[in-house]
Amino acid sequence: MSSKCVLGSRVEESLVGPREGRRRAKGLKPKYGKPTIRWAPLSDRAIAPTRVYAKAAGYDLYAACEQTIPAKGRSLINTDIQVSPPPGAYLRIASRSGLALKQSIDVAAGVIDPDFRGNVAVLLVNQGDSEYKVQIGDRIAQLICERIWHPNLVQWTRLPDTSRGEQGFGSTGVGTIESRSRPELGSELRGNIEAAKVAALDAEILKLREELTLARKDWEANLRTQTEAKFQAWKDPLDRDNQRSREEITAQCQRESGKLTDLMAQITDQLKVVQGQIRENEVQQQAIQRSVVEIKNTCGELTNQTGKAESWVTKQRAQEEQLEQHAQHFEKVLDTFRGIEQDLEEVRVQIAQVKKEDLGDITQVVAALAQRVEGLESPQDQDTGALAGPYETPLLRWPEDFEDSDPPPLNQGKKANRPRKRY
Ligand SMILES: O=c1ccn([C@H]2C[C@H](O)[C@@H](COP(=O)(O)OP(=O)(O)OP(=O)(O)O)O2)c(=O)[nH]1
Repeated sequence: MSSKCVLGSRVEESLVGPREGRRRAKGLKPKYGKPTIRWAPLSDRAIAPTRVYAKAAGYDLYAACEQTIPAKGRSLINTDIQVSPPPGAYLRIASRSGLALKQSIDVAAGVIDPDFRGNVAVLLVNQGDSEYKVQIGDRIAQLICERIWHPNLVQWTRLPDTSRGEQGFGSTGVGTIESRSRPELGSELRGNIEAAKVAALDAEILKLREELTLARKDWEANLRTQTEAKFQAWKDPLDRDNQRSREEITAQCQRESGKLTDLMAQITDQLKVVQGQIRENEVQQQAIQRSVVEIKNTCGELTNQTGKAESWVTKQRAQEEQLEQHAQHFEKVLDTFRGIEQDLEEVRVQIAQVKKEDLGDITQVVAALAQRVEGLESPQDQDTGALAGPYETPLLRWPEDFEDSDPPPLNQGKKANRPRKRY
């Protein structure tokens, strides 16, 4: 009982989602309603999927277009509906057994992914020998809601061995399960009948296989032809479009190329102008560089000359100072000379005033003085008569030494006693 509940809850969980599944497992009232397949019509030819019996596994799907399926061929029939399964489920299109049995119409492909929102199309395969016409509103297949499991995909280096191993594809024999299931041999007759039946079935299967192979070849050839025709029908307008696009693109390219050529010509002209300007600039730059060199040289010379001039000015200043000193000195000398000149002038005046007789007196005085000088002798020792010592010329002082004579009155007046300047 409990395991049934768990299984049930898991099934439900996969359909309603984990949270709702847990709610229901706990016996709580379902929050959401029954799991739902949502569908929507894509045109007015769409018909809702239906179930004739309430417990039927699938919902019948209806054709939304007319189409003829050739014998041994297949066609895709649109239903003009889109569908969405409940969470954790997907939808699968399966054959209707009636069509399969009576018309040999099977369904191929058939998996509708939960996130697919396109027009649900049914791929019908006509296994019969005559074409089959599908009309709008025909029930052509059934839609079944199935759970999806998304288990982890884990890679192993090698899977564990089993008793079957690699045996398959009829390895147990075709229709030979009697070897295992057959009861212990009953009567011989019964065995023979069974063997005959098996042999007949084997032969029929072989025949069917051959037919199937032939049918498959025909079907493949047919399909190839149809595919090629479809491809051609698809390719021709595409080629035309391509050709048109190519021509438009070529024309566009030519126009752009013309514009580009004009642009290039303009750019070339501008480039020439710019190159001419660059050349002029280079010439001007060279001239400026030469000027700069000249200015630098001139500056160097000026600096030298400035140095020289400064040293010259310094020397000049020193010389000027010397000259100033000399000038001051000469000024003093000149003052002196002026004094001397005044004195001389006075002397000259005095001399002019001196009378000739005074000169005669002076001459006499000088002469008398000379006689006195000549008459001076070195004193002798009274006993030996030798000279007492070297003779020294007496220092004559004016006017004491000349008191006994009559000295000329050279300096008369106030100025005679003025002290003489000494330099
Ligand atoms: O009979 C079918 C099969 C598929 N589909 C839609 C629904 C599905 O979700 C989608 C893709 O189908 P599938 O995954 O089986 O085809 P595929 O060849 O793997 O295509 P894709 O690469 O788009 O997944 O085509 C139908 O309408 N009808």
